[in-house]
Amino acid sequence: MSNVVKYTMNRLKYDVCVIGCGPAGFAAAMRSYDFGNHVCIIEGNRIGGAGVADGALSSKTMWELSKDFSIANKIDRGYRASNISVDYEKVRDNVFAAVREKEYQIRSQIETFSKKEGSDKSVTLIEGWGSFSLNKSVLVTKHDGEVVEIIADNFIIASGSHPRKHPLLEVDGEMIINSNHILKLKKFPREILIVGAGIVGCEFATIFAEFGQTKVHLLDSQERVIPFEDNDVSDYAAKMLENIGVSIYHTASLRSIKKHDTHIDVTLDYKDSHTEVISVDTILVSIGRVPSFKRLGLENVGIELTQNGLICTDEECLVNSNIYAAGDISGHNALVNVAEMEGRFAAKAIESKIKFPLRYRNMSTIMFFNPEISSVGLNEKECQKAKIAYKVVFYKHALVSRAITMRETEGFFKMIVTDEENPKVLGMRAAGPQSAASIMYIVTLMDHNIRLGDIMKTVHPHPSMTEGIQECIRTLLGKSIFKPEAFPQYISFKSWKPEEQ
Ligand SMILES: Cc1cc2nc3c(=O)[nH]c(=O)nc-3n(C[C@H](O)[C@H](O)[C@H](O)COP(=O)(O)OP(=O)(O)OC[C@H]3O[C@@H](n4cnc5c(N)ncnc54)[C@H](O)[C@@H]3O)c2cc1C
Ligand SMILES: NC(=O)c1ccc[n+]([C@@H]2O[C@H](COP(=O)([O-])OP(=O)(O)OC[C@H]3O[C@@H](n4cnc5c(N)ncnc54)[C@H](O)[C@@H]3O)[C@@H](O)[C@H]2O)c1
Repeated sequence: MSNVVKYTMNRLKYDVCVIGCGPAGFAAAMRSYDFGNHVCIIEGNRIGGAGVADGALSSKTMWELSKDFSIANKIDRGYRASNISVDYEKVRDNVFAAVREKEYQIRSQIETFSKKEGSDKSVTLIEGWGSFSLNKSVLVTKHDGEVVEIIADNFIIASGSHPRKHPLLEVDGEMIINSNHILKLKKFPREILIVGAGIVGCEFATIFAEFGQTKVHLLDSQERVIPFEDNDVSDYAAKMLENIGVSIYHTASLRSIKKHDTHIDVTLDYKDSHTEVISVDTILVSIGRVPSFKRLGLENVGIELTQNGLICTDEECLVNSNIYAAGDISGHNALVNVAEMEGRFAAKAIESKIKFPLRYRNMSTIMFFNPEISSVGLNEKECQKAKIAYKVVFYKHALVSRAITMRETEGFFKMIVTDEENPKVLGMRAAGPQSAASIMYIVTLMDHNIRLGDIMKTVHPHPSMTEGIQECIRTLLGKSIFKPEAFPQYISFKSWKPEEQ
């Protein structure tokens, strides 16, 4: 690969230029480095993107802290802590510390590999906003106003996404906020209205309710929270939110707001045509995210957006000639693991080193409710839409010994498998402690096309949460220790065939 060539003070040549240092861009840059390239990575804001600050890592740190706080407040375990208090500024300091740790790791790795005299591969961070020019270079406007021109053999766009705007709610960053402003709040809101009960909305509803300092109202234009999941899973999530004091408005819509110095009056219209006015001091807008392409100068390199405002990529993340795209900008599931997978894939595609295609099917996710809900693969709605015959078992944690020892039996495992004698797993949902760790075992089965009958020999440790999964599999094969007939309230089982509908 060619070396970095310096034409003038502000014109630099690299093998690969990555725009955006979020999870997609950083993963792409490091994989390109593995292949022996000189890589430049451009970041206009904070390194780590929404994977770290104002996103995945910061919100998960808050979630962990809020969970600890609510556990410390429990009074049903034989101990009772007294005089527990919580201070928003100190919580924020902890979240800032977590964010700094991750940002330092990313920055110090880039520093370690940045171009040194004689190095045959490198990764260099250029801080500023990158935009394609008409001659297919990228112009980076640094924060001090200096402009640097980057010439590269290949480009990877990894510019991510930002919160969608609400037509009635103008974000001011103080009273009306989006997920970028959570850590700018100076104290816990007294009363918050969260508009949008998708993942971001439900996670912050959980966090604020668990800290117990804020009355949380959750409003969505759909009938259910996390509406893309099966009704039993979204109903469970709603029940868990209500258990911690969140008021969910399933049938209301936002008519108008009136801002005052200290509060906002919100007028809600209900489907039965009555109207209610609630008073809150903060509104969080969380109605989805949209790709960030405004500063990229895509028109200069002939990239047109799809009707949905997305960059169109082929199966190798290629947009056109030598420009690739990865992460939230590509419009696939907006997740850190998807962004990293696509970033790494784009780097491999540049080298023509693709060994297996991109696969989104078995991507696992965790939704941070109380308790966490993990998922992989298809749900019932998706199977029915695709007309796939299936069997499904719902196994409550009330029967799982480890959950009983934790005094935490509200969760469940739900496993969906093909309607065959020796079935394969189509998808799984798990709610409760350790759900993400437990589900990974199923992800591996799915990835390797292993059938349920082939894993019956595997004996799980006791007491462990995965014994619940073992019993799901045994139930599906008619071999469980606890039987659905004896515990219909804890184990349910059904099958679905397209022709029966
Ligand atoms: C509140 C919240 C919580 C989340 N929690 C989770 C979670 O628990 N698990 C999970 O998997 N996912 C989670 N996500 C989603 C996840 O953060 C995103 O899917 C992921 O960060 C996308 O990575 P990306 O690299 O594509 O984009 P981003 O992370 O958005 O990074 C893109 C970067 O590009 C930079 N950039 C943009 N344009 C330019 C330009 N022209 N020049 C230079 N730089 C530019 C941006 O400043 C940004 O730093 C969460 C998101 C939010 C908002
Ligand atoms: N734990 C995780 O993996 C995690 C956590 C946070 C975010 N994310 C990612 O970030 C993405 C964005 O999250 P999000 O929650 O902002 O979006 P989302 O698409 O998940 O949810 C948006 C919600 O807003 C509702 N909505 C849309 N317009 C509305 C309106 N005008 N009024 C009221 N409600 C309205 C929708 O019905 C939907 O329920 C997610 O798709 C997810 O991939 C992942």
